[in-house]
Amino acid sequence: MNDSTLSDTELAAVLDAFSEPAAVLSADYLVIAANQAYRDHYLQSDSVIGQHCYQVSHGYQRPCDQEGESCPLQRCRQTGLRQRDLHLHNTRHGQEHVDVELVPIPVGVKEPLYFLEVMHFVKVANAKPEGEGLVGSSKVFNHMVSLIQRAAPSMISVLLLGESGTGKELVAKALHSASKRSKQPFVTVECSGLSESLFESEMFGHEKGAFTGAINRKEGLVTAARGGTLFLDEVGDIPLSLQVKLLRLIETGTYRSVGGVELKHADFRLICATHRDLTESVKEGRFRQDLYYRISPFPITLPSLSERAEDIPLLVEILLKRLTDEADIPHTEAVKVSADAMAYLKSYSYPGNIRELRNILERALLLADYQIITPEHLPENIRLPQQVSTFLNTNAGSIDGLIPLAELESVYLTQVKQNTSLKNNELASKLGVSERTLYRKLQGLP
Ligand SMILES: Nc1ncnc2c1ncn2[C@@H]1O[C@H](COP(=O)(O)OP(=O)(O)OP(=O)(O)O)[C@@H](O)[C@H]1O
Repeated sequence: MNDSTLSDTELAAVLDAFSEPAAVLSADYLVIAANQAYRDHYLQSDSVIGQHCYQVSHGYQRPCDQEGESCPLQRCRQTGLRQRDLHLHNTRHGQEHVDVELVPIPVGVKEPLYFLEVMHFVKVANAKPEGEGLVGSSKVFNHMVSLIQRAAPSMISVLLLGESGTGKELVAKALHSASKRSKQPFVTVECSGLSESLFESEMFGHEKGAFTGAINRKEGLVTAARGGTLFLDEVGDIPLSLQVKLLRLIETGTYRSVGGVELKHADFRLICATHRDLTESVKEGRFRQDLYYRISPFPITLPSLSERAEDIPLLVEILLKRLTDEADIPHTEAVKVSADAMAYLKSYSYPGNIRELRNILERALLLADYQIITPEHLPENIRLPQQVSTFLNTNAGSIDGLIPLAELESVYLTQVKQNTSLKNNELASKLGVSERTLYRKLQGLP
């Protein structure tokens, strides 16, 4: 080694300048040097040197891209530019979300020989059933977390899109807590159902005597959010007449309280959320296009729970923990879910998403006296899909071939009639038809 070359120990000492795990990798994925944080974080301890990075962080035998993940090192090698990717790593603390940053050495040269790898800890999400915030580990969830990580530190306005109950408010809070404004206020404005006068006085505040009933001066939510984040929930529900007022606030960054003359300067980071398709609302003339462009420079679509069904067991565990903590019931052991109850929970489609799962578990906890949740503690409608699939498999053969609906109905009704002791009026009500309709259908049975 000549004088101008760093020894491995010196290289490790340089890497120790990073507080987060950092390593130097070769183009063929070998760890050449690593700082103490890297050695402490992963399972291999001192033996990380000379191992493949994918082995150390994932336990894989092949590079990440061959395991269905996107590999920042590969892209870094091709482009010669810095790359980032969100991965789920196996660490001493279990599975963790890590924002992996790869920098080619030197920068800007294609096919570089070495790379600096820095692991940024992701605080906004958890892959274990712990903590207060977002929990999940599915691919679609991780993709959403990577977008949160990118947007959070900047001032860009974020538009959260997703069905009701998918966690938009929780994501808005995560964006705020990972931003430079995290120590400042996070203020939510519930936009649906706000009348014109209420919107203005809620948002901008009012002066004493500004209108009948304004006995005192009141500060608005825009003022309350000063220095922090303003979260407009259900922004798609704001009537057109109020959209122009919101647009003016965003465009000029100024506002006046109701009855006031002084022009005030707003200072907030804007996050909006809606369950509506705003592009459709724009086409239909129900949402202003100029406002849409103002609020949507960084859209994040939240996956529905059925798109991330593999997260259900993890979510069940964290929601049960949170619910039992909230209920403050002394219990010696964690509540358990029987295997058959979990099978029902995993196969249901959840139109109300995580909120519906939470409600189902809250009810089940009470019925199970905070002990073991079994199928009888779950609502009937969530047990239906499995009954239907069992029924299809046992009565109608393979579902690969299409079954005429009339035939399906007739087989179903025959079986129901044979197995129920309900009177016709009760059965009709359970099946959601009138007694006359049920009678007619039963007459037609073979
Ligand atoms: N990833 C997650 N991990 C744990 N809990 C979650 C997650 N996402 C959502 N929740 C929980 O699900 C419930 C619904 O979430 P939230 O209120 O944020 O949904 P939303 O999309 O804002 O709903 P709406 O559109 O109806 O206002 C809350 O109890 C929230 O804590």
